[in-house]
Amino acid sequence: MTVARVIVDVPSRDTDRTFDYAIPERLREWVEVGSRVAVPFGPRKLQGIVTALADDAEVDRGRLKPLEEVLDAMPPLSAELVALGEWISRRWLCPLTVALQAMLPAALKGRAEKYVQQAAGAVWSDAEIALSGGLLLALRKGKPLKLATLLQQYPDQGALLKLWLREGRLEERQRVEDQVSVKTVLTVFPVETEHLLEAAGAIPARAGKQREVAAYLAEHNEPIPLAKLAETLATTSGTIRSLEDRGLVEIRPVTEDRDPYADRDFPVSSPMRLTPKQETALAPIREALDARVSRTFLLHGVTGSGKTEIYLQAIQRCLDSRREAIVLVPEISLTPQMVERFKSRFGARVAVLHSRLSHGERYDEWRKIREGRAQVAVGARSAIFAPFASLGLIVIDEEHETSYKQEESPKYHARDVAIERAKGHGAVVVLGSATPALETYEAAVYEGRETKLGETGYIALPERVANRPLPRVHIVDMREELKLGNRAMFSRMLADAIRSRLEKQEQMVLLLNRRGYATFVMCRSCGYTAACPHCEIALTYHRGSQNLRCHYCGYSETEPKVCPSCESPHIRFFGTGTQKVEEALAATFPGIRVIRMDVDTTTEKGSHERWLSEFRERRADVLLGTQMVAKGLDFPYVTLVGVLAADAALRLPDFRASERTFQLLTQVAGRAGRHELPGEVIIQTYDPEHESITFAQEHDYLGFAERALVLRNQLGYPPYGRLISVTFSHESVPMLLSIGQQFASALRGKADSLGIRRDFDLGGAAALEVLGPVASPIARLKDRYRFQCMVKYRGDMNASRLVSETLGDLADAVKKGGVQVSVDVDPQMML
Ligand SMILES: Nc1ncnc2c1ncn2[C@@H]1O[C@H](COP(=O)(O)OP(=O)(O)OP(=O)(O)O)[C@@H](O)[C@H]1O
Ligand SMILES: [Zn+2]
Ligand SMILES: [Zn+2]
Repeated sequence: MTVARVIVDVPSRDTDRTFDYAIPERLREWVEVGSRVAVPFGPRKLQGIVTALADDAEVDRGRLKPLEEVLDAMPPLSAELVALGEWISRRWLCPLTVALQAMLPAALKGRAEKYVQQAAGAVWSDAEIALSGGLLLALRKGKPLKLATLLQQYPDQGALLKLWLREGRLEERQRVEDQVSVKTVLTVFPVETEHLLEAAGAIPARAGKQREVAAYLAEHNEPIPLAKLAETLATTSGTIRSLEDRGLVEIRPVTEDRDPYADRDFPVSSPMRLTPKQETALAPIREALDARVSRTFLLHGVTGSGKTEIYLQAIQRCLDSRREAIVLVPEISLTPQMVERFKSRFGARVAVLHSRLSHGERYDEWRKIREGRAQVAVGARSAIFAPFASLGLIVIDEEHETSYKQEESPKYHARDVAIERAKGHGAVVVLGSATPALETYEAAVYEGRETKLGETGYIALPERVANRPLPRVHIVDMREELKLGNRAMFSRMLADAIRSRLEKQEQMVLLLNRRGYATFVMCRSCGYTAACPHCEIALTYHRGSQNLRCHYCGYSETEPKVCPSCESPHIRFFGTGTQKVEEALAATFPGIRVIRMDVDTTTEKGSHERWLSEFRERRADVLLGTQMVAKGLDFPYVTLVGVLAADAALRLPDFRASERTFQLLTQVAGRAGRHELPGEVIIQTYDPEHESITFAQEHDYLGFAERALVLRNQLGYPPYGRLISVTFSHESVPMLLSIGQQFASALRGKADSLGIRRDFDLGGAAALEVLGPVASPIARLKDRYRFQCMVKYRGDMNASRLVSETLGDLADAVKKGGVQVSVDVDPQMML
């Protein structure tokens, strides 16, 4: 192959195609699909990724420019990942380079020079040294040498270099200008150990310290870090370097993997004996693993039903067949207990990838995977791109979590990527949750129906391990409290419950759902909130114009002064922060020990872990926080969970608001009474009849899902219809309106010409509707106004392509006007 097709790393419409380059002779050995390369591009030098190799160029051969460099000895992406990137760019309408770059660890994105050096303890035969034509001699001086230089100076040794790199006798390093990547430790290697003692004797007496060091090395006869040796023998590195001059030792940098969990001991755990229910749940997963067929399962197990043990045993099965596994967890720093459980079971075979690691740490973990030293990757969303070669299993824990959707481009959803990736590997996907996303549930339960997820098997675990009961859930009507003159944050019931826990020295979790405040109007006397008559979503308050608006269709009404439902004047903004609650707790319950966990107290690295272990050691009575306290935590002494205002999330201008609220309440309720002590949950609300709340009270997911799906179907929302949101932003509103209207009418025209109907009301026929343009829920961001169009469609059509073509037709106008466009296919957050 003499031609490389390259996607350059410039994310624009014009460069979103491959460019051909000639592969110079000296690089033939090195260029593969997935290689990162440097190429000339006009007057510039750009980085790019090779997406295909060919013998023929698409343009005149003579005019092909040559590739300049291969940036890594081991291509960071495989052909499989490149193909996955192509799929992502089509599926979520983003430039291919954006999809490919998302798969690389950050450390590989800078302009980094690659270096090659000998691995610690590598040995070479004389024949190999001779064969290498000076290459090994150069490397044996110990210093890492630039890959690019080596390729230039030893053009005939390319194959050997590559072989030794893959064998691990040579190692690839990189120095990133502004960040350390691989950490190295200067290490002293004794040479000619048989003669070392003898040689030590020959060192002149005035260099007594050198003699001592040599004698020590002769005795221990193993590599030792320079600093440690100097410290042990109370000498200086200068003294040791003198031994190097005498040829008795070599001093070389040796990579040290920065294991972020290095200072932690994980007790070894062995597989538990599964309960019969767990056994039944694991069986179909095991069967699919053994058959090596790609299959997706929804593991729907209530909180505390032992899903994690099933994951662990499925992974074991996968590893036994010499394949690898990926485990996705929502936000890993929130779930340190999860990581512990995987580390305890699989030890060093686990690589952990998450956003709180430094670039260097992340790169080390990534290399463990790339080089086959780890077989299990545990991480947040982007761990779905872990560069494994033969995947057997992908587990997505808490699959309903919103963090699996990336909110910036590429706006992929890890669940969809997992299913696509698994197809290529014949791998099994297990989606686990106590409160599955309605889309997933619908796909799994109405079996046989092809959905966008493909066919999904349904596995239910409706009971907790050891028949521990689910906690009792009480609902407190805050309107009643107001009537009785209690204006405090805590209802009488919750206050009593807190007091009794303090007496019994048990612990509690208090959740304040803060998102969505400030933007909605609610009546504190009757719980009334305004919703759009067309879209069934909460209206959003706009301070400037003092009106209430729908962010889907643009409907608006003026702000009410008294409640339209009960005429109470107690209609007002609603809002309080965790800090205020903390103060109120201290004032109401003197001496109470509170740990507050929210974005303000957890920005520091490792702070989550610290707070949580403090709480586990019972050095606090209350864990108070936002959504983050709801997830995955398992504390034996928590017997009370309080939700201070269940309503807030219901008022987000999002058709998933009630689903999210139900999920949150069910999850947080699941934190109570997971062990011997029984648990109790108290939910405070102004809307006690709301289905999200009543079904959560009964722990009735199926009931909730059935009701919610009926509504979704009526309104054409997912999973029965699909959405694409297109957001335009600009400094000027008239410009936005004009572009937005052009887009909407052009898209409607396209749909009409294809005979696609526009109304959703009639049966299940294919339909496409364009709502808007209307101001986005976040109407202004960084001095730019934002307007959005919502494309809602149903049935068999390639709506993404219609949108992309329509935007293509408008490209000139958009560019000339300086309008920014962003497209979100299957959006998860409507903000
Ligand atoms: N087979 C078993 N025998 C005994 N104990 C078990 C078994 N399986 C799980 N457990 C225990 O039951 C508890 C709940 O299990 P686990 O945390 O796996 O549940 P889960 O379904 O993942 O919960 P959640 O969704 O709430 O995080 C844990 O303390 C776990 O150690
Ligand atoms: Zn009212
Ligand atoms: Zn509306």
